[in-house]
Amino acid sequence: MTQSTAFLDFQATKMLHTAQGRELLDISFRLDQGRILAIYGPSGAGKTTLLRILAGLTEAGSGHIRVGDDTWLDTTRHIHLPTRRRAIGFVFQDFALFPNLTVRQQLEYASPEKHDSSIIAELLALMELEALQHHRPALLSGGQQQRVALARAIARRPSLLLLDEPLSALDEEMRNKLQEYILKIQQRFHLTTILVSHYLPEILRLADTAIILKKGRIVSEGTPASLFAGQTPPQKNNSSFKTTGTILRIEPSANAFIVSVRCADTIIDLTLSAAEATALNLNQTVSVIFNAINPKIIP
Ligand SMILES: Nc1ncnc2c1ncn2[C@@H]1O[C@H](COP(=O)(O)OP(=O)(O)OP(=O)(O)O)[C@@H](O)[C@H]1O
Repeated sequence: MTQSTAFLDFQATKMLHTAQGRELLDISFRLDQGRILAIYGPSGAGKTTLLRILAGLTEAGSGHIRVGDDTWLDTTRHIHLPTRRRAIGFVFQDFALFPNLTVRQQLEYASPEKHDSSIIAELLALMELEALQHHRPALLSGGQQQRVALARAIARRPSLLLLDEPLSALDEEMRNKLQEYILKIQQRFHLTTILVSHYLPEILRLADTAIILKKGRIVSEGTPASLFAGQTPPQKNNSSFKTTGTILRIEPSANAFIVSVRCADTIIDLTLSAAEATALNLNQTVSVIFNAINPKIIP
């Protein structure tokens, strides 16, 4: 996030109505073209509201949004572009595909270049959807549907790609595969992307930069590795590294244990087996090893 001519310049306020009463969301940041920014923070921090303000789905109280040479929002000049005039691709966790359209038709519907099928062919190939192109969503797995949702978002040729927990409904293996597709897309299209995620390995693997939100405000920003582990960043796409932390909580959940570890400024929740969790104690200092898929804990 540079301070001069950034591709995306965002500043907005919005009064939030939360269970704890009214809270002012007040956020500003800049993002360079082609970068992936991750937004992390506890439930209710305002992550989805931030994406919705960007998309024009929620009205900001005040602020401005500039994307390249375009102004999407400027409350002092009464500019508020409707969603359909903002060049965004949006992917939510629940796919939101049209049930009656085939995979190919979903992409064709989204593409502004109706007479040029080359982008559709390229996306079907890139996302390995060629064999499924004449299927409707009901016949596809969750991971396949999410690949279609991603391809459809890119078929719009957006200036900004907004990903709101896009992988959270998927199992670990699917999630890992989808991350590879997101990286492939990034290498090919260099889209400026904002990713809301609760999942640190995903942020470490995909994002160039990150923001931690709490109660509608940015409390920290920087590279994912510096924010979440107090370390110098590893090579992008090779996010395996080790940090240390203190165990705050060990609690049984459905078939496993949730262990919360404080690392630098952040609390990281890990899901461990009973055998792994019983070897640990509260307040114990442990090492946490992040790799692309699963953080591991070493007593
Ligand atoms: N349009 C709105 N006007 C006022 N308050 C809102 C509006 N939309 C959401 N809120 C409130 O703002 C708070 C933040 O909601 P938001 O969905 O942005 O949080 P979040 O960080 O995305 O949470 P989660 O991780 O649970 O999805 C919530 O308390 C919500 O009730």
